[in-house]
Amino acid sequence: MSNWPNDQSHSENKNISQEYYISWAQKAYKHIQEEKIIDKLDDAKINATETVNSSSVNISNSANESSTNTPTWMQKSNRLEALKENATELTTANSEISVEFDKEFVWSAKILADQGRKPEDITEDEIQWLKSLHKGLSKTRRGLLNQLKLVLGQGPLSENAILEIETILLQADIGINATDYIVTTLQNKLLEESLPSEKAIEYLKTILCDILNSPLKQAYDSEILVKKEVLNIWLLTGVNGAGKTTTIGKLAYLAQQCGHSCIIAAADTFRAAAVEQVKIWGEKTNTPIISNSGKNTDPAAVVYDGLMAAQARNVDLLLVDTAGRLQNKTNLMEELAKIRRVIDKKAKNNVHIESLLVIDATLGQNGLRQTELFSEAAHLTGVILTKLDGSSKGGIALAITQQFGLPIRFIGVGENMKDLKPFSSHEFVEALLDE
Ligand SMILES: Nc1nc2c(ncn2[C@@H]2O[C@H](COP(=O)(O)OP(=O)(O)OP(=O)(O)O)[C@@H](O)[C@H]2O)c(=O)[nH]1
Repeated sequence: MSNWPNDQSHSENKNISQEYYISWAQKAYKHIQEEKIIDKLDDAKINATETVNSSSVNISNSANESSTNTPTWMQKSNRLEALKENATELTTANSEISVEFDKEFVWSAKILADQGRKPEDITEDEIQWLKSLHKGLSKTRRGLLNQLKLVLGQGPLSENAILEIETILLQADIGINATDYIVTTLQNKLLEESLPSEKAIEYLKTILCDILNSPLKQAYDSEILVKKEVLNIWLLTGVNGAGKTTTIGKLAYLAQQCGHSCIIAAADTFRAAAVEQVKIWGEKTNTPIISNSGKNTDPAAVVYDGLMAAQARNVDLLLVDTAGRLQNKTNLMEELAKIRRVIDKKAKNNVHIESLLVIDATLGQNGLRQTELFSEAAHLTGVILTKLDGSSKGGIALAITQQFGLPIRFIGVGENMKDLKPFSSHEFVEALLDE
């Protein structure tokens, strides 16, 4: 069974020239283009063959009418070739790849090359994702990078420079704890050796990656996986409108792409439209939904039904959607704690539970308070950051990991099915501080 495509490894060689990356990107672009043509040709051939098969009776009849000299089998074959040719012409005309070869393509290629990938293994989806991530973090990046470049590269940080960097980092919602750590670590390095601005930014990247990876060195697995031979239960919680239901749909899509069987328990019984929303995602991704359409249904009961169904059908992954709740509404938080208890009680053997808080990245520091309160009720094991595409507060990822030691597991950069991927600190930091 394949797992999420999330390779954290990357090359440490910072001396590779830009020309190398451009040439690598060109090869990857050519490869994607060729793959697209091959795919379309295959589709066209299948269509052509199907059309011929389904219309063979007509072809035979018209052949008999039009020409008595030409054997029917030959006319059939000519017709097939004509259809194939026709399809090929159309294919060639429409085979341009939708992803543009531009600066962002080269940046995306660089990220993949640094992870030891080969241009002939790259897919359009991967490039599209990295471009979205780069674009999504542009607001946060704009605030950070230009100002940092002005302050760095002048030896050890003066008092003013420290203040300036602190302000820049806090504005990006990196949070007080992480900001303190970053400034202290950076200053220690600059006292040891004088770094030009570019090198100082490279060093800063390693500090940020260390923060983001720190939970993985302690209590958590290095990546979130659908574990084999157990029932994986992923409980998604969060405040209203954080993006839970959309994320459930995107996760079901990812599961399907990776060949994992999946069920969704639609336990958001509070918002009437939520179950319908989940059902639409279920249809899109071919994922069975367990729901209860009755009024005032106990969400814990839906979770119980979901668990029973998942165990009976022996599925790999049970995704649990829950209602949005404000962290200060005690009764709703108690309801969440009850859902968690049901999961813990009923799913003792052969299960792996992930409790994931969905946080809207546009809300910045508010995410910290949410993490604190949801931690208690849901026993969080990780965070999913959504809406990074519209946020200038992407630094919240660092604030959360530094303050709570929780790993960021997935990030969302748009409303579409493909706009969610496992979190990679390398990709995130490179996109955050790309010059
Ligand atoms: N731009 C953008 N929009 C997103 C993203 N994720 C979710 N959304 C949008 O955010 C809105 C709220 O998403 P939902 O999935 O309904 O949120 P929810 O947390 O289930 O909401 P409640 O059930 O009310 O708590 C929808 O319009 C989604 O399309 C994202 O990564 N980027």
